[in-house]
Amino acid sequence: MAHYFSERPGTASRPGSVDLVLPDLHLRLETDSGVFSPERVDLGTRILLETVPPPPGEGDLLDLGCGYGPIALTMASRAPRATVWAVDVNRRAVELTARNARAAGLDRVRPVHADELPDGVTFRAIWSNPAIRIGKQALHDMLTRWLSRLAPGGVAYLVVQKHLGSDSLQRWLGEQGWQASREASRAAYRILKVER
Ligand SMILES: C[S@@+](CC[C@H](N)C(=O)[O-])C[C@H]1O[C@@H](n2cnc3c(N)ncnc32)[C@H](O)[C@@H]1O
Repeated sequence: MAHYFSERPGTASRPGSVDLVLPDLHLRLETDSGVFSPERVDLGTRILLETVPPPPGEGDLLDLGCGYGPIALTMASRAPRATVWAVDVNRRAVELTARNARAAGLDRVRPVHADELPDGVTFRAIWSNPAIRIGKQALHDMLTRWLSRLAPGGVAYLVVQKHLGSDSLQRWLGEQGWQASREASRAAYRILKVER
């Protein structure tokens, strides 16, 4: 079965667009079937982008699980000299992020498949609306893989719905040796802040 987290979504292409409207940014983004939330910017994503402090203005930043790119493009617009890596396992999503970054003139966004990011790059910030629906073990494996690439002093912000397990994820992160705190709580969403 094809999911939004399939490498190659089997569903026929059905192009569309959504508006990303934030206090500091207004972008029209191309979307398509077979990627996450193609009809509107996800509420959790919007809450993350309205809540977190600005990222470091330079260095390497990461949007983990970029979809069509709302988080990566916002990071790039708020961090004028940073390189923003946008990774996903879904190749249609990676391609949409590339197109959306080009259209917005944000050429510092680097969309890549999650297995193709160069070794040795570490991140001063990671922002993510992580794919909870891939299952607990896959989620834990994904977070272990990418949080270990936080640079010294780096911070990750994750948005997770309470009913999809934000509290147990926070506990699990603590058990793995991360400092995980609740940065904010809005509607049914929690923003977790993760540091070494
Ligand atoms: C909840 S969606 C968020 C998408 C986008 N950031 C947004 O806010 O609209 C999570 C994304 O993570 C991707 N994903 C799933 N497993 C992944 C993995 N192991 N590594 C990287 N990305 C993954 C999915 O394909 C999906 O695009």
